[in-house]
Amino acid sequence: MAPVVVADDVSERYGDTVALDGVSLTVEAGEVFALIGPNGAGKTTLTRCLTGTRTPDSGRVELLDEAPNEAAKERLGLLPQDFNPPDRLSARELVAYYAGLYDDARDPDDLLRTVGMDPDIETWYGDLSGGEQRRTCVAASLANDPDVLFVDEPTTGIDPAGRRALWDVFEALADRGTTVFLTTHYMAEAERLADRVGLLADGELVATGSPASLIAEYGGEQYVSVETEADPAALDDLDYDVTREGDSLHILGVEPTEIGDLAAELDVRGIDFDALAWTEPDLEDVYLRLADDPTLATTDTAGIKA
Ligand SMILES: Nc1ncnc2c1ncn2[C@@H]1O[C@H](COP(=O)(O)OP(=O)(O)OP(=O)(O)O)[C@@H](O)[C@H]1O
Repeated sequence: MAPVVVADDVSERYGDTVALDGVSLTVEAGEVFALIGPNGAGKTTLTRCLTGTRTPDSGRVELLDEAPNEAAKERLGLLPQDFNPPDRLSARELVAYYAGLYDDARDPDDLLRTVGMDPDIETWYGDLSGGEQRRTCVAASLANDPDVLFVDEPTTGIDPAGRRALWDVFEALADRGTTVFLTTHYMAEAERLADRVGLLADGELVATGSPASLIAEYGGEQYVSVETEADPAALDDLDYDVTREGDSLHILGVEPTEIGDLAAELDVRGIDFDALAWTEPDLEDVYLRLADDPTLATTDTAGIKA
């Protein structure tokens, strides 16, 4: 099956600023792809190129087998980062406006309920809270029940419960086969929603893979953190590497089943501690490592699904 989204060696600059530098990736039908990376890495620029809002300086971009500008609009949903709808419409009027652009649209009230908004509230869009505005915009982007949905930082400004509610919305879409391309600064969001994650740094896609594979490759070791004043040298003879991180010693590579023995060993050695916690690496660890030093990345940078 042909991929739904293709970027092949895409480069784009704004004046002297290189925003994208030879980015290649594909997204398959029904896949959820999350693009992560530091501020200014090029995420919005890539989203714009993939959706036809910008034409890249070089490289090939395809959306649903067409140049993005030619792709069937009724099959696409787009929530730009800087979406700025008219202020003096209620949420219902706004979503109804976007639904009215399509022959076959979802019910605006249902859409608003789906994103946790009461459709009967008559407050103007401009007077809604930032999180309510963003939820309304997510509802508007779903008006045509798109096959491919691009959402640029969809949950920014939304409270934790609301964010989780929107994750449920995106998960339900993915379960129905909607292809979702999302950018986010929330690693938990990418980890929960994405089949594959791509990390952009300085306009280059430095690593792609499933959250689990990226964590396994770049997340580092699981560790026990022990809040203590003890010197790492006091544990030199253990089978673990030990480092000091702020108030704590990090004892690397400890399996969950070994925690009890380790705590007992600290006791035997007379090492006082205020807290002990086991931590396994997550996508945030991957992000922090690779965004800090992209040269550590060794995976397939083409972003082509194996
Ligand atoms: N219209 C523009 N004119 C000039 N430079 C721009 C323009 N848009 C983006 N840039 C620059 O291009 C680079 C990539 O920006 P982009 O918005 O794509 O990054 P981003 O990864 O989406 O960032 P953020 O996480 O902050 O939203 C940045 O250095 C930015 O300053």
